[in-house]
Amino acid sequence: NKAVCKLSVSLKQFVVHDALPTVYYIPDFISEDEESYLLQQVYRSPKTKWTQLSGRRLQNWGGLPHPKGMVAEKIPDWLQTYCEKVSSLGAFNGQTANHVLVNEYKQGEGIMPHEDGPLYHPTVTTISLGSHTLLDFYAPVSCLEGDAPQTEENRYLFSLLVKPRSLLILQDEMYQQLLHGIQARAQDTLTDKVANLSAAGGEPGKTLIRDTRVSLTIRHVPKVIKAKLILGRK
Ligand SMILES: O=C(O)CCC(=O)C(=O)O
Ligand SMILES: [Fe+2]
Repeated sequence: NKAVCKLSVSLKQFVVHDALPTVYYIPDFISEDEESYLLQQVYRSPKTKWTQLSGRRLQNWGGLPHPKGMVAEKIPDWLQTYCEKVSSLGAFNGQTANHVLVNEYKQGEGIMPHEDGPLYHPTVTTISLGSHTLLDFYAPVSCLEGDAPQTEENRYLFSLLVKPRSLLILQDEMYQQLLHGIQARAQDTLTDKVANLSAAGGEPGKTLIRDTRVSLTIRHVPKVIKAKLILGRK
């Protein structure tokens, strides 16, 4: 775990230099028309496709990732297009994304700091629709030394501003070693803790009011199995 802790410290320094090694932020990755189209498709999906969680709801497309392998389900064309578009950037080492999570956050909602786990290729790509948000990054609990209480505040490292229509790509240590989350807030005040402030066109001190944000988290699940094989699982 020591290497992880060192890494967090060095990432802290990168914040100041506005240059994180494995973060790519692409503003206006999609057009306003594409954004409206995607939102329309998300809200046109059957009600049963939504899972309500505390503080957000989500749609899962492509199958449920499982340690024994994901039974792949066809991704609808309106999402498949973007799986291919993102994959063609080389985000998944030549593989094509086969899994999409659609998260919806109403104003004031968020997601607790977490790791995405080992079932995915260590790259996460996110298209934001409808609103900006701040994605916050945290050091793992094991990295705090001495008597410092392991509060969220003490583990907080920096944030990334994601604007609507942007694509965010996180790879390697950014993805594997740090926790990420979104504070349940109705508005965000930009500070120098926002590592991509200039790339995202933000101004320090400015307050951005959140609206409903829908995010498309596009990933590659390497381990896929045929439906037949699952019969033996239970
Ligand atoms: O909405 C986002 O950008 C983050 C979603 C996320 O972290 C997740 O679904 O695991
Ligand atoms: Fe996540």
